[in-house]
Amino acid sequence: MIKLPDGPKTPPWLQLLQWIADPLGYMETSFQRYGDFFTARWGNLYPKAVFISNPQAIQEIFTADPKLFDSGRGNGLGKVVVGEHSILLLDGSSHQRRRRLLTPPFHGERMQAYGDLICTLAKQVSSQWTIGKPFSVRKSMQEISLRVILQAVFGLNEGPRYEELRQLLAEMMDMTVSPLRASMLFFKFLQKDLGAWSPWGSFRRRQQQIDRLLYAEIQDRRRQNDLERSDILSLMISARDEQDQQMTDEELHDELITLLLAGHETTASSLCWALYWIHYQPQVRDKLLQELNSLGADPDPTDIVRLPYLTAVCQETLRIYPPLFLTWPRILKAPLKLGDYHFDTDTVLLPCIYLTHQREDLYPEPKQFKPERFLKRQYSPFEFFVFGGSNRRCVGAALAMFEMKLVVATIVSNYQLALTDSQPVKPQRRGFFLAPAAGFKMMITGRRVRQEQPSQPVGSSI
Ligand code: HEM
Repeated sequence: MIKLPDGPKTPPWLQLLQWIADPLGYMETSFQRYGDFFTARWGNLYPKAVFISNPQAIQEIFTADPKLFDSGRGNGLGKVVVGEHSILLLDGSSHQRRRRLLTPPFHGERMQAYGDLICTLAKQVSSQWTIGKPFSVRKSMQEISLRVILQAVFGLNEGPRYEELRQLLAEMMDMTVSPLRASMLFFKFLQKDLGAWSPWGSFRRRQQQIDRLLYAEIQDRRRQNDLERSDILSLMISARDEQDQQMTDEELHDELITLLLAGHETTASSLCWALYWIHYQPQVRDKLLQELNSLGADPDPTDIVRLPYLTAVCQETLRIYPPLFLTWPRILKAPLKLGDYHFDTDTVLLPCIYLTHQREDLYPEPKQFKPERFLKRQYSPFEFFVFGGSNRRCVGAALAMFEMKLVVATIVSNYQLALTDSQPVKPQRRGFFLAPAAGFKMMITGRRVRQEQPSQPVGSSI
């Protein structure tokens, strides 16, 4: 029986540098040479980690008993950003308990309640655009997604603390854009505070300022003890475990920063890409407008999110450049056989979202943006898994899809937009995430007046 798949032969430190500087190139070259399974060697980070882009194997991983894997200990790299008490770093029963606490506020009726707020925030931010004046798409989308997460989920109202937090979070993420700066997240020896002007020094200072604001908010909320509030922070403050213990300030802080970062960075990138593709391919924009107009003036958010073509545009956006290249690592706690391979305990398995979404056999012409593929075919959760799967599946998946559709619909139906450059926008690493290259700009060329049209189905809902 073959134990580990073959993989790149370059020295581990060079492989890790390639992964940091050119993650898509690293994955694509390895996939072409070694196929659905290959073993990456990244020195101390992961001496051996198996990339998997085979839907059958991914199905086996996602449907296996979750007790077979640890993910938290594989996410150790994130500790410097989100802290050791974050759900990302938990495993076993403490992870299960945290999920039980965090999942309900992101589902069902709670989500519907955010609909109007999301549309209002998208209108507020886009109203700052001036006709004919280029604007940074990243800045605007980041502003929307941060406002959504701060207001809708944390119940933070506008005010000095809210504004400062919004500014600092955006600045902190902007600091991880270039490969060089992203490297400080991967190499401990670069995590040296050499003063306010050094990369790590300025990153840490932002972090400390954010911490100060979050702890102040936690203290205020504890004092207020308002049992009527239903936002996540309030729920976490009032939650008690089996031993009747409340979450400590550190635990609350780590979870807040996790949700703030996980919840806004990914969604902001997805929104940027959606606007890019819709305007890069005018036929997509026209079809989308036709569908949006079929709802008439002032449609209800619950009707907007059900639109099939809009849904397909958002799915295709998330397929082609998923904000996360990989799911969390799955570290085996017992041996496992997958396909022709027999993996020992402690092997790190990496279900690869990007490579699976680029499979020619699932998505013909995978580099082409074609929303129609999602109308013609229903993909399984092992073929399209932008939000991961099983017990680690993204807690905010429903909110992210809901927000994406409403923001895109609000902007596209109110503004005529144009790309300022005809060159394709390239994806690049942004910290641990994949995002459109910085500096991507658009401008409004006019405002739209919503036209009522007779309802005309563009495709079937999936
Ligand atoms: C387009 C937007 C988003 C994408 C593509 C995305 C993707 C992912 C992925 C791939 C994972 C790992 C899943 C796995 O390993 O199986 C994850 C986990 C997670 N996401 Fe998201 N996410 C998005 C938005 C959000 C939002 C809006 C929130 C919350 C406000 C959020 C909170 C989380 C949390 C807390 C986890 C950790 C789950 C765990 O470890 O149990 N994400 N996300």
